[in-house]
Amino acid sequence: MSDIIDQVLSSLSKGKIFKARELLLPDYVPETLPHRETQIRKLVEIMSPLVRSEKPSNIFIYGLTGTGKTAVTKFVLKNLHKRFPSNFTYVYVNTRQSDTPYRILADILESLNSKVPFTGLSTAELFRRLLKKLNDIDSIVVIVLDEIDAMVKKHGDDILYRFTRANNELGKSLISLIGITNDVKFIETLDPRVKSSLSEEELVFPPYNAEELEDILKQRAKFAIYEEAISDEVIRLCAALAARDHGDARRALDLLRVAGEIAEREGKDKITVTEVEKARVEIERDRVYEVLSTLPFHSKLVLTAILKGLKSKSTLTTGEVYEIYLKLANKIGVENVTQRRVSDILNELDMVGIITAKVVNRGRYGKTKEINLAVSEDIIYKAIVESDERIASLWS
Ligand SMILES: Nc1ncnc2c1ncn2[C@@H]1O[C@H](COP(=O)(O)OP(=O)(O)OP(=O)(O)O)[C@@H](O)[C@H]1O
Repeated sequence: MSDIIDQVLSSLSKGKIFKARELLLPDYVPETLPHRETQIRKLVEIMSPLVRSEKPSNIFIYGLTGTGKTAVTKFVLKNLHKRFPSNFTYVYVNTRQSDTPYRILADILESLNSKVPFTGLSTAELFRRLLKKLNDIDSIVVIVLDEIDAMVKKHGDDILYRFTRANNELGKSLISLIGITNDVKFIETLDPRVKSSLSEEELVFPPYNAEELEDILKQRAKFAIYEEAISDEVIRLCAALAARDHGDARRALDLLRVAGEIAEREGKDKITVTEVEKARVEIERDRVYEVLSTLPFHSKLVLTAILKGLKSKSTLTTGEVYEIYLKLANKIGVENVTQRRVSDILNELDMVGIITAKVVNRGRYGKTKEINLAVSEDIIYKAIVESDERIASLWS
């Protein structure tokens, strides 16, 4: 058996596709960012007071996902810091990963070399420690809060308010904020005082078009993939697929990387359109799995009801789904939600593309919805059973 392991490992190590696969990973910040010259220039201009050790305006950056907001921000700060290392410090926090006010403050303190216990202190205490730390280091600190909508949606904008007021409490201007979001409407939901303070300056990142994505991919592929292992046709296809929804560079890079991984796994020496097509299916499957496994419990229970109901019928009505749902809720002893809520859940599942709920007119019986699956039964089953023990118990 260990022969098989050796065979797989040696075929991987002798890969003919990647020179440096890690250069295609999402967190890698490349040395050149084609088609972002305008945004880089504008950000450097806004940040330019740092050259005189003065605090830049707060800035709010928005644009759809994969438009280079994070890459450009990190690129600009890294390069400014290289040139003026003693003028400022910067801290980057992804608030989707560190998604509580406690974690965010702890991350910032740790980046500034302060030790923080994992729990146990109040956020007010952490904030007090942060102000003290800032007073001690007495230099400008640029705080980047990436994906801030994620944290604010869960915990409100209180922490942002405190950040925007911190300079008053410090008695001097030391904190400069960069807020990043891909939810364009997010800024409108903020407290007006936070909104005006955070968006002293604004920077918009438009989506890339297919040609721009081609340039980006070529640039990234040059260092990551052997020249003989890739063709213009493959690059063009990855760019075109990623430009179809909106010009998302992350999606384009993922397609290329996963296509390369598939080619390498299959012992090929070249990426072709076949591997790109396989990569598209694999990525879509992962996305659907992710959406399904993070659904709230009652949505998973409604999906279980649909899967069970469709075993004996080719389509279901809302009422039929609700009846099966009630039986299942009863079976595992959880309190059920109302039929109206189940109807809303069905609409939500329809909107994210997991089911189709078509309104049909049944004459004098009124209107109902015909419920069907829009993705494969296998993946729904796998995702909801693997992510929830109570749902799994309904299938054993
Ligand atoms: N102009 C570019 N040149 C090269 N790579 C790019 C460019 N723009 C984006 N990328 C790459 O695409 C990926 C996504 O970019 P980035 O994370 O900056 O997007 P984002 O706008 O912050 O998206 P999100 O809102 O989803 O975080 C990263 O791997 C980044 O390096």
